[in-house]
Amino acid sequence: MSEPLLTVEHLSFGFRNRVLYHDLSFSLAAGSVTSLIGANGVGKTTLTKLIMGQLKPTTGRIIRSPRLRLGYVPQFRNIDPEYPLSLRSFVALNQMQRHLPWHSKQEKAAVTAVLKETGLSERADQPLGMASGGEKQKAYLAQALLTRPNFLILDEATASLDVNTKTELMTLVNALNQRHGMTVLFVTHDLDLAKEFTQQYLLLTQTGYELRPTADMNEANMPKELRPTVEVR
Ligand SMILES: Nc1ncnc2c1ncn2[C@@H]1O[C@H](COP(=O)(O)OP(=O)(O)OP(=O)(O)O)[C@@H](O)[C@H]1O
Repeated sequence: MSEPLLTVEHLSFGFRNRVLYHDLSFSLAAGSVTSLIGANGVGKTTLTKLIMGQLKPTTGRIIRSPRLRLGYVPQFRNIDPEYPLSLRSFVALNQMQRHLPWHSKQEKAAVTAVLKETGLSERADQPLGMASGGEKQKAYLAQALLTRPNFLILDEATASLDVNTKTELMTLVNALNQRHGMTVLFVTHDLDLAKEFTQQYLLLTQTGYELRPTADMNEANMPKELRPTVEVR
């Protein structure tokens, strides 16, 4: 296994009198693809905030490799059909450290490259508001890629997309992993997606955690609300 990009050591964290994790330790190797699963409210988003440095551990520590460059893709939110920016301009919003009020040639080339990488080139000049759900989510992904991350956090990025669109987005994420060795942490409630598109899963529960290969996942042992619904006839 290659060196870890991220190591969590004996992490404890909670809000007021509710402890979310106690003595959580794991590391994520460069190039690994991990799903972060657990019941509602167990602390998945909070863990991503700790990883991104937006929250500080109560005890323990989070060691970030000097090579770590984080990118974040938020949960899918629909965008107003009247939203005026094109996909290209929306993606370029992530070029925040500009010294000039216009985009340089290199900046424009970087936007064109991430649009191509995410399969959005042909739609680039259409208004984002008119794009499909999958295209909108790919635009968020392209925006995150613009900062040249080597570790992508997808926070329920496929929730509320239809099955084909979820699959398409995760296929794209896996291609980024294959092509660039992108490390991925995919927060999800969807065990099928976790099994199909991630190598290992980090399950958070109220009493502990486990990090295992998805090939060893036993759905019967998963928290009830994560198990696929079985239709009762
Ligand atoms: N800023 C905050 N102050 C106090 N409590 C918080 C804060 N942020 C989150 N919480 C609580 O911490 C717990 C974990 O929240 P978190 O959003 O990390 O869970 P989650 O596993 O991502 O849930 P979901 O699957 O529903 O998105 C929840 O009970 C939540 O209400």
